[in-house]
Amino acid sequence: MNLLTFRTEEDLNRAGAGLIASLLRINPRAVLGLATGSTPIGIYAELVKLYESGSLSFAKARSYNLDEYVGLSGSHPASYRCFMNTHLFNRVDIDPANTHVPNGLAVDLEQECAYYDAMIEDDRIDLQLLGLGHNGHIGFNEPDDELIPGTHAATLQQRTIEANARFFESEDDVPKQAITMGVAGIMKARQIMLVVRGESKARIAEQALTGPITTQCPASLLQLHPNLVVLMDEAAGAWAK
Ligand SMILES: N[C@@H]1[C@@H](O)[C@H](O)[C@@H](COP(=O)(O)O)O[C@@H]1O
Repeated sequence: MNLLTFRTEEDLNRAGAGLIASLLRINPRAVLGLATGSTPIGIYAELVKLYESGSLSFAKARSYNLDEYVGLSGSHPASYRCFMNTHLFNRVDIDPANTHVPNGLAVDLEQECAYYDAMIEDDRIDLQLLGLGHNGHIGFNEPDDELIPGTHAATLQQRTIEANARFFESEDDVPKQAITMGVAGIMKARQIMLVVRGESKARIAEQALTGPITTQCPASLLQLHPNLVVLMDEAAGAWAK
């Protein structure tokens, strides 16, 4: 595991975008695993800058997002499809047909999950970007006695609903379920970049990365990944010094 702590948000964003950009320059057809939430926004903004400067192209890249709320269409402002279009896809030259986000409106959720798993099985993810939930979740894999390996419809914990209410008009509007890649899908990525920001995540980051490996902290499984890089700001990574 490679633990990196950055003095400024700008340095962290540049490093995160730099890693993705280097991969795309070496392999323009790279498969990116992407994440939502407030954590990756600055990295996406840096990627857009690199694209606008002419030094980076996504024209041949493919992407798979970790998760999507059940019941939200891609045009709902709080959907993860809309988030990705707004922060990255509509601002770079990626082919929309090569961007994948689970379909939150799928009538048959099981079939949608199997379809998503078949795609990421065929199209192995080169670099998976991850944020960290306050309870140690990754994607929407919530702490539990058991974790589900494949893509599945997950029930969100109250703490996650509360944390994500800021993206909705009220807490009641937050969907109670989401389709998420499972922990096996995430662990299959060739490289994982976990990004953690802010003092409020310091304890869970330390627990996940130095504590016991347990399903009660899904991010702790990342300790088993052979190619994990963790980017933290000083507030989140004070313990790592
Ligand atoms: N499903 C997402 C996760 O993929 C994300 O990593 C997490 C942290 O969000 P934030 O980056 O806003 O703290 O929240 C959500 O629940």
